[in-house]
Amino acid sequence: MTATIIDGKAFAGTVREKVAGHVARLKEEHGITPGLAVVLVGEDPASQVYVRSKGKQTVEVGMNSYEHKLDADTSEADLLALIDQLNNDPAVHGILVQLPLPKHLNEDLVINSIDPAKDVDGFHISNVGLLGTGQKSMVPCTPLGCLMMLRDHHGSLSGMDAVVIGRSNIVGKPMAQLLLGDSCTVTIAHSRTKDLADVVRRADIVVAAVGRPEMVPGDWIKEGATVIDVGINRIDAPEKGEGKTRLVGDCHFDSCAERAGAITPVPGGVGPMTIACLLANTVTACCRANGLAEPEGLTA
Ligand SMILES: NC(=O)C1=CN([C@@H]2O[C@H](COP(=O)(O)OP(=O)(O)OC[C@H]3O[C@@H](n4cnc5c(N)ncnc54)[C@H](OP(=O)(O)O)[C@@H]3O)[C@@H](O)[C@H]2O)C=CC1
Ligand SMILES: Nc1nc(=O)c2c([nH]1)NC[C@@H]1CN(c3ccc(C(=O)N[C@@H](CCC(=O)O)C(=O)O)cc3)C=[N+]21
Repeated sequence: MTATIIDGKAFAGTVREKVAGHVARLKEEHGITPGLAVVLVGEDPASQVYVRSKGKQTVEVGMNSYEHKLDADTSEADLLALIDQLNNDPAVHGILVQLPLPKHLNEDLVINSIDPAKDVDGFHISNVGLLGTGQKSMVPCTPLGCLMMLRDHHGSLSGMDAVVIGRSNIVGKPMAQLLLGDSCTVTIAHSRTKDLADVVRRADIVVAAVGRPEMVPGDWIKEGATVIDVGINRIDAPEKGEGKTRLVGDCHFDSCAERAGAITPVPGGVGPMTIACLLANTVTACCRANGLAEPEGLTA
C-alpha cells in the first residue's frame, strides 16, 4: 500500500481561515479583537524561529500579538509578575510561555500561575484535569491538531487501536486522553516499553512523539495504518552541502509510507497544525471570556 499523505500545511490553512472568519465577526459584532501573548525566556534559536512564526500568523488572522522576550537569567519572581500582569490584562485572551524554560525556573510553578482560562497551551493542572475527566477545557495544541487530522481522515475513530509513543505532558499524555475520548483502545509506549515493535504492529493509529530521528521503521507499521509523526528533529544533511541540515520526523518516512494507509510528513504535517490550533484556542478563549458562543469545529 502506498500511503495518502495528510497535508498538515494545507489543513492548517483551512483552520486559519475559519479562525480569521471568527476574528472578523468578533470585531464587527462585538468590537473585540482577540489577543495572544507569547513569553520567551532566553535565546534558544529554534524557539525564536517558532515564536516569530506564531506572531506573524497571529497578526495574519487579525488578532493582536504581544511578544515578551526576557533574558535567559530572568528571575522567577519577575516572570511570575509578568504572567500576573497578563492574567489581569483584558486585551490578552491567550498566554503561552514557550517551553522549555531555563533550568533555574520551576516550569510547573510558572505554568500553573497562568489563568486557566487564558492557558491556550492547555498545560495548567486545571485544564489537564478537565481534559482527563472529559470536561470542557483548553486542549493542548499539538494533540488537538493531530486529532483534527485523524478525524478528518477517518470520520469516527471509535474502536480503533491507537498507540502513542511518548508520554510527555505536552504531547503523549494529552494525545492519549483525546484518543480515549474518541473511543480508541489506547496504548501509551515509552522508553521502558519492552517490545515496541510488537506494540506498534498492533496499531491502526500510530502517533510518534519521541524526539528520535526516524526511529520507527516501516516494518513496524501495520498495513493500512495511519501514522501521525509529531517528531521534529534537525539532522545533518551533508548531501545538501557543507554544514547543511534538514528536518525529519520520528518515523522513517519512505518505508512507513510504503505500508501505511495515511501518513503526515515532516515538515508540513503536525507542526503547522500546532500553530493553527494555538490560534483556534485563542479565539475559543476570547469567546468564553466574553460569554459568547464558541466557534464550532475548532475544539476537541
Ligand atoms: N510538531 C509539533 O508541534 C511539536 C513537536 N514536538 C516534537 O515531538 C517530539 C517529542 O516531544 P516531547 O513530547 O516534548 O518530548 P519529551 O522528550 O518530553 O518526551 C519524549 C518521550 O519519548 C519517550 N522515548 C524516548 N526514547 C524512546 C525510545 N527509544 N522508545 C520509546 N519511547 C522513547 C520518552 O520516554 P520516557 O518517558 O520513558 O523517558 C518520553 O516519554 C520531539 O521531536 C519534539 O521536537 C514537540 C512538541 C510540538
Ligand atoms: N509552550 C509551548 N507550546 C508549544 O506548543 C511548544 C513549545 N512550548 N515549545 C516547543 C514546541 C515545538 N513546537 C512546534 C510547533 C510548530 C512547529 C512547526 O511549525 N514546524 C514546521 C517546520 C518549521 C521549520 O522549518 O523549522 C513544520 O513541521 O512544518 C514546530 C514546533 C511547539 N512547541
